Amino acid sequence: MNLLIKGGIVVDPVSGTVSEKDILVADGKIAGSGVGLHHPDAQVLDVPGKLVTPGLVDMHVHLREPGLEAKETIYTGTRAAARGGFTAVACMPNTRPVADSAAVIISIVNRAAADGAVRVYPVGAITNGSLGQEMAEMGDMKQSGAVAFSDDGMPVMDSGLMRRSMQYAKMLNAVIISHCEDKKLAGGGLMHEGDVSTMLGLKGIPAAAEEVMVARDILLAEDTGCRLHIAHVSTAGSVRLVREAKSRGVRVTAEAAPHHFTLTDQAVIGYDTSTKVNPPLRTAEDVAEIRRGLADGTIDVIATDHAPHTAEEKDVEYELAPFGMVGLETAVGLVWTELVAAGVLTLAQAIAKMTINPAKILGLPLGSLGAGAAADITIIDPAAAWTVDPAQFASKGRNTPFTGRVLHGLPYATIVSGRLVMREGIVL
Ligand SMILES: NC(=O)N[C@@H](CC(=O)O)C(=O)O
Repeated sequence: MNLLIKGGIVVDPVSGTVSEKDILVADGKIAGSGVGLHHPDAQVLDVPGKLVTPGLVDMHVHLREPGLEAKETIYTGTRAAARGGFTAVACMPNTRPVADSAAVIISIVNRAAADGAVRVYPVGAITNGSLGQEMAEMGDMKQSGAVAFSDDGMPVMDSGLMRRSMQYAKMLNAVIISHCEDKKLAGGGLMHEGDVSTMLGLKGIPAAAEEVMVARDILLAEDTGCRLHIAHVSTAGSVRLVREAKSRGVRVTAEAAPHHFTLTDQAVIGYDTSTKVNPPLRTAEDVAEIRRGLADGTIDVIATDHAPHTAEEKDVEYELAPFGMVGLETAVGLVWTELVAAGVLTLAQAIAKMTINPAKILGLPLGSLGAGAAADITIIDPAAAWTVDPAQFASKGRNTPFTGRVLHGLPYATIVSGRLVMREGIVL
């Protein structure tokens, strides 16, 4: 099957160029691009005015399968990804059982092959059960398809164990993704520690709970030579630590989630439990520094930390609700509205942080529209204005604080390996 994508504005994050041209897809690969392409028997997709980008890659997603299928499944989570314009997702290991063995990694890979609408790349746990006690079989997991290692949500508090894990990961040329949180400093807090937490009477999580661990892990990455990726950076101090480490040549990269460059702790006023997220929503100064970090390249990646929970779990007092919000189906709208239209990032910069940059960090051959590359393509309507309505989500999770918000920029089509998997919001 051949596909001719005609008249779109092609964004090439590798060269940083944006230009109007056609793209021809044949046998699941990019066959070529240029102006005024023709092909006798290709299906034509006419997309004047729309953005044509490499398939978006979300390197931080919770698909919840195996074991937590009431929240999300690989079937529903990958359909949410397709609706959000993502052609590939990396899924975090905090499932039941935890993805800490080759057996679980293989079961996720197999389930994704059977049920997945988009590509799924499992992240393996650093420690058995993510309990921070002993190192998991990272080598076995890597051979079985794990693309990175993380104890996301359950940070490795034992610095000696983290150092040995980094030494081992370095031997495997694997990246460690660190959820930076000192659990003792976080102290069971529910939201950012500051004026708003004081006013609301909710226990706070200080910025230092994150920054102490960012600093520790940077020092350990420097010590071991391991590649380190800092997940969901939420504070100005973390951005500064990563910036300084990069300037010294430490092999560190970082990501930010849309909610952390969009919302502040003010969103918690009203006690909407969908604003309860880990790390928490911080202050306007933090948001400003994250935007600066995105603009100057300190933050390489935009990733959603899509964390679906059931309505029953979230429909409780703020204190009792689990941390997490969904993100796959609002990410493109938030990036376009808050970063590109707002002039924080150029279009090519924003797309690089959602394509080639995460692909490089995970070592995946994705993120480019070059001839011969897999035809993973995202088409975005930048002119569309739309209102966030969780009832429309393909995700089982409806826990978003963005309900009712008007966004600009809507994924129009998602193409995986040359196959249309989503068009105009409908997963095919
Ligand atoms: N990010 C979140 O708020 N929640 C994550 C776990 C975590 O990282 O704490 C989840 O799995 O629900």
